[in-house]
Amino acid sequence: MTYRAVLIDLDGTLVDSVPDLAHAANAMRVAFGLTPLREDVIATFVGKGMENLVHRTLSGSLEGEAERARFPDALQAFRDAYHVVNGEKARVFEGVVEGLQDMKAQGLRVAVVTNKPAEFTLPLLERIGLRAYFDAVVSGDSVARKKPDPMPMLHACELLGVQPAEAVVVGDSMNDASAARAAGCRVLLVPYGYNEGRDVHAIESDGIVATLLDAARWVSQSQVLSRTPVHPQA
Ligand SMILES: O=C(O)COP(=O)(O)O
Ligand SMILES: [Mg+2]
Repeated sequence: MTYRAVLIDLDGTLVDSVPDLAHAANAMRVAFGLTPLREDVIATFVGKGMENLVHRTLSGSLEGEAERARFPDALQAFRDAYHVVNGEKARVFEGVVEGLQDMKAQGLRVAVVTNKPAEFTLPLLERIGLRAYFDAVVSGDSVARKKPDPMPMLHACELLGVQPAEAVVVGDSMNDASAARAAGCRVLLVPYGYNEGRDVHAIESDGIVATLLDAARWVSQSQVLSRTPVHPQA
């Protein structure tokens, strides 16, 4: 049996959104009297949702936390700035449009599963011209828990009417791989994304694909595993 659905990550997989995220994050830092950070540093802060990005940007470190009293204003400053620039400099990665077209031609159901909040996900997809390819969109605040929790993947499968074992996740990070594994989906990773600054090759996956078109080809040539993957108990 062939796969029926593909669940695709947004930031770092479909779109290079870092120029806009960095602009908004630095506008927030400047508003707090701090110097801007380099874009490649901010790129490593992307992946665990907006609140984490604000904590990391304000503290200047991956594990850092913003002062509790400052956080609500910092979050608001980031949101205000990101609403203005979201999608302005964002670029669709090479092979994405071809990959999505190939997936649709195969009759696959396709969803976006992102940790980005819905207020930014939908305008971004519209602005970069990708919205029409997706049968479902699951954002960071669509369900109670974000990737690496499996909940967003399971919700996307429900919306698409497929079993997790019939779905392939395509992402750029450990968050995607962990969520996919825990949900019982296969997972492919692209090497050009963010992955919080770490090498994607170190992550256990079903394959590294150079582009989304390669992911579409992998899906067309692969069969659904006949047994449910076994997950060690926590
Ligand atoms: O908002 C983020 O942290 C990144 O979201 P992603 O899940 O699309 O990579
Ligand atoms: Mg990502």
